[in-house]
Amino acid sequence: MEKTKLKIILLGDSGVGKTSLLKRYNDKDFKQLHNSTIYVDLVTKEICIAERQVILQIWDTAGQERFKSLPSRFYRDTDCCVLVYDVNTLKTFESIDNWHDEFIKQANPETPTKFPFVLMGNKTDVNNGKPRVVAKEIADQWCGSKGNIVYFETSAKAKINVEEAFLEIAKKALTNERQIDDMERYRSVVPTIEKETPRSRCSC
Ligand SMILES: Nc1nc2c(ncn2[C@@H]2O[C@H](COP(=O)(O)OP(=O)(O)OP(=O)(O)O)[C@@H](O)[C@H]2O)c(=O)[nH]1
Repeated sequence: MEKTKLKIILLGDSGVGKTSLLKRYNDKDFKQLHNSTIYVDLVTKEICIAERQVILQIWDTAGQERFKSLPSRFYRDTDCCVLVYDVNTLKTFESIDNWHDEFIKQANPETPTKFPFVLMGNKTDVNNGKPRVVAKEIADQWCGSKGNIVYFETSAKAKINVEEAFLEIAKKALTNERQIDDMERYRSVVPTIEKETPRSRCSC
């Protein structure tokens, strides 16, 4: 059985928790310390989904303005774009439109209205006794206005909905699947991958 490579990109303002969500998903770990991502980081994870062995290449991007100048080719061939905001900070939700439009502009997908996005409202564990800054209904409304984008409310800290969200992200990405036979292209994205990727059976 051939492995399918899926390219996933996380976008969102600095500090919303992109790295923490990915760390929670990949390492089952959470750290309170905030070290801003510089340009991009890559995490690869092999999972079994819909009886397929897939390799998720998850690109964690920097939310800081000064690292925003990633070239268009970085966005190309993405299979799912994950937009992350902090449910306690309005500005991060207001930025989601820009991140969405920037992705469409840079990645230039064939059918932008059908491209798989997932929205994550993170830090739902934070409770200062005040009402939520961005209500779920507002986020749902935004998702509806963009062609029914799937929405998850998550907490990397309290481990809420992280596994579920990434499973859905993988499923969405699978709709844009490609087979790993373009080894040249694959190695250029994942330089550390071994020369021959074994074709393996799905063991799940
Ligand atoms: N309470 C709470 N804090 C979180 C959560 N997720 C992340 N944080 C904290 O928020 C801060 C920023 O998290 P990061 O994961 O570094 O944010 P980022 O979006 O990757 O930031 P950039 O790399 O600058 O783009 C850190 O102090 C995290 O510990 C969460 O679910 N709940």
